[in-house]
Amino acid sequence: MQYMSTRGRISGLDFKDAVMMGLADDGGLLLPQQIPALSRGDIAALTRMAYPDLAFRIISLFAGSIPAADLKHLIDRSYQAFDHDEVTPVVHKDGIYVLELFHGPTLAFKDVALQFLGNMFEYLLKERGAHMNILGATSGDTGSAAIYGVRGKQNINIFILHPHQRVSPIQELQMTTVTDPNVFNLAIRGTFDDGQRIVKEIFGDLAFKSRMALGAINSINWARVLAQVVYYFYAFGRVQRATSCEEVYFSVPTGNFGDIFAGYIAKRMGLPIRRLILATNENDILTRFINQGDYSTAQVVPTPSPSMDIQLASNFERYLFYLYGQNPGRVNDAMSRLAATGRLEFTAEELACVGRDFMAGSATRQETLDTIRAFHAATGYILDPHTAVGVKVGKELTGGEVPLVCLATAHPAKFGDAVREAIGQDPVLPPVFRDLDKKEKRCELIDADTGSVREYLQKNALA
Ligand SMILES: N[C@@H](CCOP(=O)(O)O)C(=O)O
Repeated sequence: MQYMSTRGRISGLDFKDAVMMGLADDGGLLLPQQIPALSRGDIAALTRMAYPDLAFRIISLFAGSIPAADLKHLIDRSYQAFDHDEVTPVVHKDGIYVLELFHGPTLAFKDVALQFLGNMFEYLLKERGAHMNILGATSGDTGSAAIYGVRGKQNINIFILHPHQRVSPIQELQMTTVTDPNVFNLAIRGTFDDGQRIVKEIFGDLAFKSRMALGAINSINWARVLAQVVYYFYAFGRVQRATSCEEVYFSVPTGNFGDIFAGYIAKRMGLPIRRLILATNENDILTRFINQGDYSTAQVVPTPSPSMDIQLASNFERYLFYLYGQNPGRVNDAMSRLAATGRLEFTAEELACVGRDFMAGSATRQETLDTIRAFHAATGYILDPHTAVGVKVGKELTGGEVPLVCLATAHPAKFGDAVREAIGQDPVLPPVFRDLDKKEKRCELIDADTGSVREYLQKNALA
């Protein structure tokens, strides 16, 4: 399997080089040159497997340059860090299937890919006798999952930018209380979009990227998306076993378009997904795109689901590549237009194509809290606010024709304030969160400016 960039000036990379490159050196995002197509029989066999075996089979299709025994070992190690035998169990509540993705060390879906990517980086660096400085941006969950994926590892330093006071208190503590010497937290005076822009600008200076040996943990790194493809297959198998269904809907709370893009790859591989339901909070640029063809940026609004307080979703470029018939020239034009005008427009024909794969809707703050309340009253189960956005939109857009699987992207205890406001009680705090506020913290507050981050990296990077 070889990898190419959405912008067309990088191609023929193997999996290892694609993982190490992160953001493509031409400013685009890396994608496999072909997506393997699976038959119904292949899918039936795969979806009967235990999670680590399924992960090995799916990831092997894209990572042929890693010897099978090594890949298997990396995957098995990654999922041993989860507190549930099934890794991503599916529970049936109130007529929907909840795919619980929060059984990893930081209690969010990001662990599924970042435990794997942390181990993969360690493996590749050892093989190359090299070191790496990871630079990433987070709106709340990626940061701690990435930190837990590499804390204490040899030859890796990690630098994470989070928007100051725009993540939940627990999310902030999960990052800033990790005081291993290789972990650096930077709170930026700005939004997640500022952080993501800074990361991309720094990666765009190729001489600096190479001199500093920069690595990416955001979903700009293909390995992140790939590891997330697996749980769509897993959930389909579990729901099919329970219902004998032919197809399912997946409802995906969406910010940076990485998780839902993994579902899109699963669909392109042949997984029978009737539609992917994209669910946004009040930061609804992606919903406006799908429903009205209006992809125009607005101010970021703080919401009870802060991990989705994003305007410019980086993986959207990967989707555009397919929407534009795999034509890098059109992607380049669109990205230049977007940078210049802050908007993109789409033809009726393109929107009809979008509609064959996606449906979309959004939830206001009040609707999110009402959904947590109603679901709790009906089932006793507490949804986190991001999952609640997906449940609200999924239920609104489907009518029981085929099972609805809602991705539960985080544990509710990460968002205690929203849960308390919705149901008048605190979610039970898992042991890993207890006394987090009493631990030593380490974090620098800096301006949301590329120069300041570069300077910080220069002083603290591994050389
Ligand atoms: N919602 C994310 C934002 C970063 O997205 P990523 O998938 O590109 O890492 C977060 O929680 O940080």
